[in-house]
Amino acid sequence: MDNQSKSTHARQIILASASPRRRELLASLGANFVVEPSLSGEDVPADWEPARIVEELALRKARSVLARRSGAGVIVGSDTIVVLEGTVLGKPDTAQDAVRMLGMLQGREHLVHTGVACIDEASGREDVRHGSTRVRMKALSRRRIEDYVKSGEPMDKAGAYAIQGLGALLVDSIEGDYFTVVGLPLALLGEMLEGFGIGLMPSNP
Ligand SMILES: Cc1cn([C@H]2C[C@H](O)[C@@H](COP(=O)(O)OP(=O)(O)OP(=O)(O)O)O2)c(=O)[nH]c1=O
Repeated sequence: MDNQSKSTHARQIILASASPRRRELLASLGANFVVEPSLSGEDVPADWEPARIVEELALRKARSVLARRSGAGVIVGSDTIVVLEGTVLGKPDTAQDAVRMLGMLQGREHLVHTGVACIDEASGREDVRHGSTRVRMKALSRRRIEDYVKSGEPMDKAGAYAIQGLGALLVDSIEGDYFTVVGLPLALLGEMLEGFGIGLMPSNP
């Protein structure tokens, strides 16, 4: 879609993210937005529930951009983690780590949680929510996992796979919102933006 020109909402959205996926997803809605990557730490207490982790990290990302700006838009931050039976999997540190993560995930179900935070720059009002989607991965041989990791795709993805890429070949099924897995739950974000007076659906006269 030819996005940015079709946008009808006046207030600007600031996407607090360096993720090309998040940028593409937001662009697919025709939103009028700019990108400002965030600089925030990702350390959280080990006993936090997944939903709390992704909401907190999404909020930190949005707040870190708020601190550098003085505009009148709405800042959007987001964070994604994969959770397998209570174990949180972030992005792999090395190819070996990616092989380890995929070895854990193969043949089983896990949850992908994505937090979304919106902050109104003018008032400082915040809204933070999350989406969770269940993913079942196919049974994979060690060879198949190593071949996938060699593609390089897993390295900047939570849980070491990308459902929107070659990782689609590894997924058996999902239950819930696809965009939550890719890293930005679009319907949830749309609802939240409406709460800040930003409607993304073009309105006809
Ligand atoms: C499970 C899965 C994750 N991912 C990605 C989404 C996120 O970009 C990434 C998780 O890392 P995040 O820390 O959530 O985000 P990021 O560092 O990529 O970007 P930023 O903090 O600047 O917004 O994993 C996919 O692209 N596809 C998938 O199937």
